[in-house]
Amino acid sequence: MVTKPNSFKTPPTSRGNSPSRGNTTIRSRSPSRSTNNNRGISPSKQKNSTNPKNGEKEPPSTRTGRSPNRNRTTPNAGTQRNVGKSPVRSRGTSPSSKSTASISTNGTMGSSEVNKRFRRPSESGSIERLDEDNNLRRIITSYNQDGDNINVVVRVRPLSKKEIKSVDNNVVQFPGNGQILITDVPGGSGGGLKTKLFSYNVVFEPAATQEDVLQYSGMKRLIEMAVEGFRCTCFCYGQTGSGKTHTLTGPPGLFGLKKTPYSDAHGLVFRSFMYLFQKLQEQPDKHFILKASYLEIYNEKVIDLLNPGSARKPLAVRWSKKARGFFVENLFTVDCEELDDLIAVLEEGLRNRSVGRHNMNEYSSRSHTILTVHITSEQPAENGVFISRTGKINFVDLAGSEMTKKTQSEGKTLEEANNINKSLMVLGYCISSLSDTKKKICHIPYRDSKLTKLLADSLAGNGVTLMIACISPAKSNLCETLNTLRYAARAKRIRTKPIVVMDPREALILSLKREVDVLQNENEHLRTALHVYSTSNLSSDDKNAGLDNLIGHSPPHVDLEELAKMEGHELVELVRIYVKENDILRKENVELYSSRDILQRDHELVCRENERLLKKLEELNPPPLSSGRQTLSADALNSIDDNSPTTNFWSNSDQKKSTDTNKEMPEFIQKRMDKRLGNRGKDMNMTPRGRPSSWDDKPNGPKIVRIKSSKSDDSSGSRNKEPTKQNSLQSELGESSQERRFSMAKAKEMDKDGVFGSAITLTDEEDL
Ligand SMILES: Nc1ncnc2c1ncn2[C@@H]1O[C@H](COP(=O)(O)OP(=O)(O)OP(=O)(O)O)[C@@H](O)[C@H]1O
Repeated sequence: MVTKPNSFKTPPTSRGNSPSRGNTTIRSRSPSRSTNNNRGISPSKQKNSTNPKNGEKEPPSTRTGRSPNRNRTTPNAGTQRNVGKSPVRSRGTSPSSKSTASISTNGTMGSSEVNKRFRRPSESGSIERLDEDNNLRRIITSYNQDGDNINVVVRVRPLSKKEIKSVDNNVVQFPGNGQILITDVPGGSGGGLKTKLFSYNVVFEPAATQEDVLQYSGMKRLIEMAVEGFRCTCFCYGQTGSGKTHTLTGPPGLFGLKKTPYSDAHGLVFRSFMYLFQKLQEQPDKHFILKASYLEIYNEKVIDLLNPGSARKPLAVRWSKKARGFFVENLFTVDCEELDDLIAVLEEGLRNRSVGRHNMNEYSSRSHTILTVHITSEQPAENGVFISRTGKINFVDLAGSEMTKKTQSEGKTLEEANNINKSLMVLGYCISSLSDTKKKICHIPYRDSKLTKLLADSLAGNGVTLMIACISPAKSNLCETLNTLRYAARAKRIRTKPIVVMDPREALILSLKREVDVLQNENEHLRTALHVYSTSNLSSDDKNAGLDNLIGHSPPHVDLEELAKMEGHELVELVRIYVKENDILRKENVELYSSRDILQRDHELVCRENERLLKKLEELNPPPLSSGRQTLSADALNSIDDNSPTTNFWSNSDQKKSTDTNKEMPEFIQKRMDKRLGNRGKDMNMTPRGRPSSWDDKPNGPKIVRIKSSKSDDSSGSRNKEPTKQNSLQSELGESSQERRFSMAKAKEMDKDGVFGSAITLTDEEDL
């Protein structure tokens, strides 16, 4: 019977199901590979090998042959077999060449988003399965807690034969919901024993299989994120003999035993590779480039497991300013086009790895190993540009902490143990410091060991991390088990800030796109603010309509700065508006000049007529006339009340007399004057701009100024000494004709009739 799991969707129906191959097309490995004396990936992959020192290609026969020699490149040559388009880091280049482009963009996922994606639904649950004896056994419990950043799972291995034999009691219990209860812990009340409860995201009980770990640890999601461009790390932590190597790569000798290529015993790395290729095949629109490297830290020295060399010359760990991270100088990277290539890398590394034996483990890892798969994806984007992202996944198999008394290490093994313990201690400090949420800023001792230098980014940088804490259930390992569980609990509190690692080109494109969007919005606002009619989206008719609408109005005011920001078609439109307005103004200017000429002529004629009439008057009506005939200024004239009886064309000291005199004017003169006045009254009904000319009838309207000749009786009179209204007008027309607008059309008409009245309608420009 299988109980229904709460949180896991598809529990395995039987124990030890084989790794799912999915849709991945996997070539079966050639048998010759596992027996390859050269220890390379395969004979067929000896092509393109290059000498790591000088970058020149080596013939296969001259290779020393310990490392997979496919696609190898030298640090300085920078040549790689071209699998893709983007430059790929070759051995010896700093990680900056690939990962400096860790630019946080809009596409960057925040921690909470990563948490959501990294975890399965946040529920508690368990999976139970029938064992060989038909007993129902629970294999996994889980409790996903919000806010965790490093996903921590615990795997408890079964008791070993040796432990069973020696009746080494089981001190680990599983209350469920991702909890582990440790019994028999010293320090209880009255010197007795107590229990300790720990809680994690997922707990794999001893019956859990290798496939269970892949399915439920979150490893699959980690791989998916690496494909998306995140830097991901899975590391196994725990005491010696707790099952780290077993979890990651399987039992010892798995690859060298000519077993079936796909075994139940295969560990997480092998299964992850298969899942990775499955994922890559699901995205045919993208072009992927895979590269792998494999190193070990042995006695604080970094050794390239893909090219250890006979002297196992250590590589330097350096700080990259550009990438703001540590990197291993001259580390080999191998192009991996197929799953087999990755598996070959794994095999090669395991072969070259330092393994020793001690009292607690026949095949004890004497070094920490880091197997890295770099995943570069290239996706075609707009305008023939490729968008590239580079994620990576690190598989870190730590050497186990050792109690040298228990392992009975001596000599070389003891030295190894000391180095292992020292680096693990630094790792412990780093985890403690990072998990201490009270201390906001504190020193993290990454530099104290090569291991922590290389794991710095995974622990607290921009990566996503899965920690698999491996423990033994035996009472004899109680102390180390408690230590491991404590570290695992601390690691759970560490916060990282995962980001997508992007190619600089992609970052540039994204930033330009953002800029264009911002500018487009800004221009739209400016256009609205400036009332500039955008014709970009209109038909030609609409454009004309838009232009006509604009021409009726004043052209928009545009600052130089704003002008610089305008687009071409807007500038053209603006120029058209100004040209049209300019034409209108020029025509008006010509009309104004011709009006001025007409008025000047009119004025002369009026003056002449006036003189003639005066002469006639003098002849008919000899003195006494006043000697100083009053000449009115424009102001004075304006102040004259039209209804006033004093309003007249004539200014005479004796007004009454003058009026009487008018009555006494000869009839022909009177007729002529009446005619002139009548014509004027008829013709001046409307101004050329359509305004009634009867402003003089309105109390607040502009006055009709009646201008009389300023000629005095004395020929040397005031005309030359004092500017008259007409002279003022002339100078006004000449000097500032553009500031005044006149009723030139009516003036022309008057001219046509041959009657030039002395009344001229003056209007201020603002009144037009
Ligand atoms: N889950 C498991 N199921 C069955 N056997 C296991 C399991 N975990 C570990 N073992 C066995 O226990 C032994 C020790 O495991 P392993 O070598 O993986 O430990 P380790 O933690 O890597 O030790 P070290 O740190 O010394 O390398 C191996 O023989 C391994 O096959």
